[in-house]
Amino acid sequence: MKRAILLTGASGTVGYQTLLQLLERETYTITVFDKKNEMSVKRLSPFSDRIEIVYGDITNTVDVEKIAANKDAVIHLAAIIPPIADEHPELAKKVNTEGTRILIEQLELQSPNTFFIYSSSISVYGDRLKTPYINVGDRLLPSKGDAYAVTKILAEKIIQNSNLDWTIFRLAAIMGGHKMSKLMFHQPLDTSLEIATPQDTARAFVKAINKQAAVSKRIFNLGGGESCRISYEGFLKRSFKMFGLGALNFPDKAFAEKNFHCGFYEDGDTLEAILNFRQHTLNDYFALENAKISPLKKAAASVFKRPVKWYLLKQSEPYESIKNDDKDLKELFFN
Ligand SMILES: O=c1ccn([C@@H]2O[C@H](COP(=O)(O)OP(=O)(O)O[C@H]3O[C@H](CO)[C@H](O)[C@H](O)[C@H]3O)[C@@H](O)[C@H]2O)c(=O)[nH]1
Repeated sequence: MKRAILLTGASGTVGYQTLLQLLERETYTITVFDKKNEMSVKRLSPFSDRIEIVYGDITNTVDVEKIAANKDAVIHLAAIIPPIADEHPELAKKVNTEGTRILIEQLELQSPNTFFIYSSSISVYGDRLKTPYINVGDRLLPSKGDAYAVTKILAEKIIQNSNLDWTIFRLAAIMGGHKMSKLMFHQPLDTSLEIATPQDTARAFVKAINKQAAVSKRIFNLGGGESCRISYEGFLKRSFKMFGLGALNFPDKAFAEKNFHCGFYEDGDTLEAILNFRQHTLNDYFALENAKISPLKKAAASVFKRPVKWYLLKQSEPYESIKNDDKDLKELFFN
């Protein structure tokens, strides 16, 4: 008998890689659940003869009822992430926390023996600029105003209090596939950054299905490990060079000095020892990303690097807060 897997958020950055890796295995019957939009239809419909695709709203009990029956394992990735979560905190709470609650309730009713695998986030630890080595037992102290982190902490609690078997992975900085946004300037340049690629992250989720006993009722930090560590400044410098944008020459105060998250997962090897999910180093990440940029795009970026950087700087809220002498925001971003 094939095992029945439910994957929510299957068209997302991590979700899509997870789907591809689930499909590589013949042993699963796969149901995906996602919001219907251009991206999800484009990414999911090519697999319509191999998987069950259900479009719906994770915050709508009637929609969730339809997907909860007879599932052996659930990988729950559907969420609103920053920057949208920062702009619409109420929506993030509804989707990330209440959506998780509804899914759990329906699974408790219809698939009480399912194994629930959840993606939380490094943001739950808050600002770790001065104490960058993070362990899973550390205090959960989201950065000021980080509504997204709060939604993830509350969802973790709902899962831990449920009658299901579960595991929770707190994801490090997942790099690859996300668009550049104003978040770029929220992160202090001296942040200790550990990345993981979407492919490696997905591998952990997929491998967890067969390692239920080892990961059951435990929370893990998921990161790429030592070979995926760098400072945020170093990461941006390499990225700018790769995109053809030249030096990272933004004015003083373009980047925040505090109140973001990220760090190095001191205990990250615990999950690796169980799942053996890591295949990519930081160099692999840059090679993968570099392969996606056409030489034409690179050449264009090189020619237009000044206006591109001007445009980027305009997105910097820390820089704006100085220009506008906005006391509250200055206090949020600067020491
Ligand atoms: O109401 C919604 C909102 C979003 N989604 C889906 O959720 C997925 C989110 O994908 P993103 O690319 O936006 O997010 P990531 O894959 O980068 O996020 C992953 O990593 C994050 C932590 O880094 C979070 O933990 C998140 O739950 C997990 O999917 C998408 O398929 C999106 O369509 C829904 O199904 N319903």
